[in-house]
Amino acid sequence: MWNLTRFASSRLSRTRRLFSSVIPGPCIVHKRGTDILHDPWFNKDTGFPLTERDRLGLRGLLPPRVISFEQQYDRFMESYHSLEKNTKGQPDSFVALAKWRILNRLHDRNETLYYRVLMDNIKDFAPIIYTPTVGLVCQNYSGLFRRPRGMYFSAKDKGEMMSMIYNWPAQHVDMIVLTDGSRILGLGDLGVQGIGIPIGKLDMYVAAAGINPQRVLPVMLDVGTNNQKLLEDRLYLGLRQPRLEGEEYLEIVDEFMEAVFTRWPKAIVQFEDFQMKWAFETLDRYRKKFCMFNDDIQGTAGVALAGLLGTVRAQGRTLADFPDQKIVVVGAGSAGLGVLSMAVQAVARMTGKNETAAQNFFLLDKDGLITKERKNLDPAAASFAKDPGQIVGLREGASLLEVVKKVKPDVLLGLSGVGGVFSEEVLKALRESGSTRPAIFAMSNPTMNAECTAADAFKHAGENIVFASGSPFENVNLGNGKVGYVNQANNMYLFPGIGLGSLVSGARFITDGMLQAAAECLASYMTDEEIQKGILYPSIDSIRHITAEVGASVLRAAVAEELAEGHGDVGPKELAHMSKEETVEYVFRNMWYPIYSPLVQEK
Ligand SMILES: NC(=O)C1=CN([C@@H]2O[C@H](COP(=O)(O)OP(=O)(O)OC[C@H]3O[C@@H](n4cnc5c(N)ncnc54)[C@H](O)[C@@H]3O)[C@@H](O)[C@H]2O)C=CC1
Ligand SMILES: CC(=O)C(=O)O
Ligand SMILES: [Mg+2]
Repeated sequence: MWNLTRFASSRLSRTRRLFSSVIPGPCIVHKRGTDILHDPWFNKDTGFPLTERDRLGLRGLLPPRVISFEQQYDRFMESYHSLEKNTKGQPDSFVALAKWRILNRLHDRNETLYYRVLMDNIKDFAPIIYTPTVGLVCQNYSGLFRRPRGMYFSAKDKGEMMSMIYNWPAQHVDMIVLTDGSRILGLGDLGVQGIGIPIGKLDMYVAAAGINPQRVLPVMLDVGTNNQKLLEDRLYLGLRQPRLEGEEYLEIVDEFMEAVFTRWPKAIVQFEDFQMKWAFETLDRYRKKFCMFNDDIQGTAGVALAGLLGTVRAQGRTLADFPDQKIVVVGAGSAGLGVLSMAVQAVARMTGKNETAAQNFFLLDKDGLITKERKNLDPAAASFAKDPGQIVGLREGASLLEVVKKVKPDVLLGLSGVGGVFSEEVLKALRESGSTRPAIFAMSNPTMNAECTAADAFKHAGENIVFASGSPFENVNLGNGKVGYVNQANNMYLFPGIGLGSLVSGARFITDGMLQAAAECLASYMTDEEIQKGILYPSIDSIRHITAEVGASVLRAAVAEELAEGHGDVGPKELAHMSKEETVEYVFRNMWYPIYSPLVQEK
């Protein structure tokens, strides 16, 4: 099943070696017969051995022949490939949803097989269960809904959450991804339909971080929606009311957080796709109280910083030159501001100067360049606002084209959520960049919201650029055997390791130091040879290995900050005595691997 020839890199072979020795331990079930067949956590379909069928009251409930896991896997992949063949020529969205449906049906039926298929084919399947298709799924969620997944807490549940949380069937929960649906990718307010995002993120947690799928919980906090179209849609499944605001809103989130940490004090909560005001406010409110982080602000920042440091290396410079890079950030939302704060912190550390750390960064939002003259300047953006006197020829609200022409940036980084804002003119203006190898990060999701396509970037800005996008694009054929390499600058490279490292260290909180360790680990993962080719991030095929390394870095940072309380029977002292290699092995050992375990019934 686990075919070595599929994997070229030695990093992957190492990952494989670590998992080849997995011997499935017994799994306790508290049910029998059809209840097991209908429970995707335990179901093995036709794969139940005869002895197990006898023990669990399954005899006669399945066709007599036992089919091996490998045969089941091959059968699924055959159906998937015939679906690909049969839908050729159909519109992209039709094909994408058909692929999502076939995977979702397997997810609903047999989680072990689903996650194995997902892990082994992550490069092909991540774009279906994650961005970009997950965006389409959220947009069509009410129509696609067949059975629930995760939990829904609504404004109508106020006062009930502490008891509701006990409705979740699992005894233990390690990882929760929570959204209020207010800013789903670049698609805006999708209300309750945003649940697709926590589901997709947690699928990545299982595939990349090996979090046991019985211990993950996707959550939708439905506080209403301001999306008029959804409010008028008779099939809409969420509350038909405008979003709660102010204290009323915060009371709901507070109640949810208290309920979660009362039942599962060691769980980790990832906030995802909250509109900016609540993203910052909730991060501030909870980060010193609970073990939580905001992926859009903090996960994205680390991935972008790793890419920015890679860009300096790709230009043939040393990391010490990072403070000299002129970087234009387009989008002053939760993601853009998160990236800028982390980049500024990095410059301040390198130069030892706080006051001048932001001088080479330029920030734009929908109203153009942000300067101190901006009316109603958002306090979160204030420290990045330019002093108009400082920048000759650039006024408040200058357009992106004007800024690019004047600043001649080394890097253009988009987190605006607006497809195509890196227009042909803007990209052509980047040819005048002071850099020998300018970089374009079109990080908005899903694909149609990317600031530019990969093909346009190489066509208009030149073949020597470095390119990264939030959703995947194919590499670009530049002719004469040359390839324009496309990187995927997506927080998927970090959030699984941040969550896993925090979990297995038993961290009390998630600090800036732990996040910085995660970013540095990703930045140093790539070899000079890869970087020279314009490859800034590892292949997603090695996501488990990257995640283990990132997780171990996060763990070591938690230990260094004396925040690690230990996990299971590994205490804080043992964690503190582990060597670097031992922390990586320890993180690997804690990863769940999809394999059928013998089921043992307990009444
Ligand atoms: N690649 C990745 O890992 C990640 C990508 N993202 C993407 O980033 C985008 C933004 O996310 P958030 O910051 O949370 O959203 P947000 O809504 O908080 O911020 C969007 C910002 O873009 C600005 N903007 C809108 N139109 C613009 C225009 N025409 N020109 C310049 N700026 C414009 C807005 O003024 C605002 O400052 C989304 O598409 C999201 O999918 C977010 C997190 C991670
Ligand atoms: C990737 C991600 O978290 C976003 O686009 O919001
Ligand atoms: Mg997000």
